[in-house]
Amino acid sequence: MTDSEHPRLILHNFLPLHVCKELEFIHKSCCTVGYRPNVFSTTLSHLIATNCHHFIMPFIPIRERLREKAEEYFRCQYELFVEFTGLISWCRGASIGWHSDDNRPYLKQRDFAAVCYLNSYDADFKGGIFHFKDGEPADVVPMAGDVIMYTADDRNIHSVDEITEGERITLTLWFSRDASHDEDRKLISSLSPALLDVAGSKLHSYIPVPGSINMYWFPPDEASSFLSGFDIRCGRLHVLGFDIYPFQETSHRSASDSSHNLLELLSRPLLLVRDSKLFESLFLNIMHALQIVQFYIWKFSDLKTKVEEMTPDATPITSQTQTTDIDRLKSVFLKDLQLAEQFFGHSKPIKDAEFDSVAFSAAVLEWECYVSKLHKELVLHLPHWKTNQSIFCVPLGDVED
Ligand SMILES: O=C(O)CCC(=O)C(=O)O
Ligand SMILES: [Fe+2]
Repeated sequence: MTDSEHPRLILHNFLPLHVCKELEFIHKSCCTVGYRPNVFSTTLSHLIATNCHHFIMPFIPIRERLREKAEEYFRCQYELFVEFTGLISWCRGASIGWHSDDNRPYLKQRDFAAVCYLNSYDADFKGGIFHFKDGEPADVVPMAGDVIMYTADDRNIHSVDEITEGERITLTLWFSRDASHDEDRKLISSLSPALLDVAGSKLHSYIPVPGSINMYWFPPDEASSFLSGFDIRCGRLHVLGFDIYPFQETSHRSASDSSHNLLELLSRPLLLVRDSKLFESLFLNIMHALQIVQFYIWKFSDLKTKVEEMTPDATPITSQTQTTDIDRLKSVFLKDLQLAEQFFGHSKPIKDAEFDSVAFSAAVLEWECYVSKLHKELVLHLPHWKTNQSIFCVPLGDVED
């Protein structure tokens, strides 16, 4: 170890960029309002709880590599367990002062931290530089693919500068030597019923099921509830140029219904609108729609090469009632439109000239292939995980599409 007073490790290009992009897609599709101001998070247990259990698959090889690296580098004479895995993003205004990661009685089990940067300072966000209080290196400029590991105790007191622009995304893990804090066991026990339910109904096995609306509502302050702020899923769709249109007629509801009731529409079937055109694809809820839009952004260059044979399925909006309905709902879901744009608007919004509605139709189909493949992989892994009470990569050969 180079510096035994401050045991830490910086790994450049540890995660391939395509893995960073895949995790970014998962986060931007599934995240909830986080535990600190202007922070958003996606935990593995949340993925399981929202019928997105298949999205834990891309995490498995990374968790394994990071755990092995930590055991090796910190010369652990004991086995390490993953205590927590989460995607975390920080938007404008988020920061953290000097602290160690085990600095609360309920965090004492944390022995080591691994922070993987999924996007880059300057290109994707401004601010957000990481600092160690003592020892070398003193500063870490986040770059996609790089990882920092450090002991969670007070030998590695650190801070992160305030984000001034954009969204800074990390995959953060903590490791513990205490088996009673093993995340795997908890995940396996919550996974089993989730997958059994699906086997029972079969229907909609990969369609996300949103959590309660307050998990997705960004409040600028604690007290404001749904009177100010915005729904983060609508916010993410908005910065990419999409509005939503409920499948069910809503005009008759307008006078009597409260905002809260209208927010329930986000958990029901809806259509997407862009550039005064209504797409014919029906989405079963807002998370389903958001996932496909984020998938389109992630896979855009591959999709473009696959679409020659298809015809776009979007119809121009001509009725004034529809336009009024769309605007009215937008004002309920995005009370603070400017704040949504400040948080999420930085990264490459699609210009109308660049938007390809044919590729978008292809995304609807390709998304299904992608999630069903992950789902099959998960189903094949689960019996091995249950037997071992541990989540790991099982060499199974290629899973058929
Ligand atoms: O994201 C980072 O660079 C570090 C975050 C951090 O210090 C924490 O979550 O405890
Ligand atoms: Fe920390």
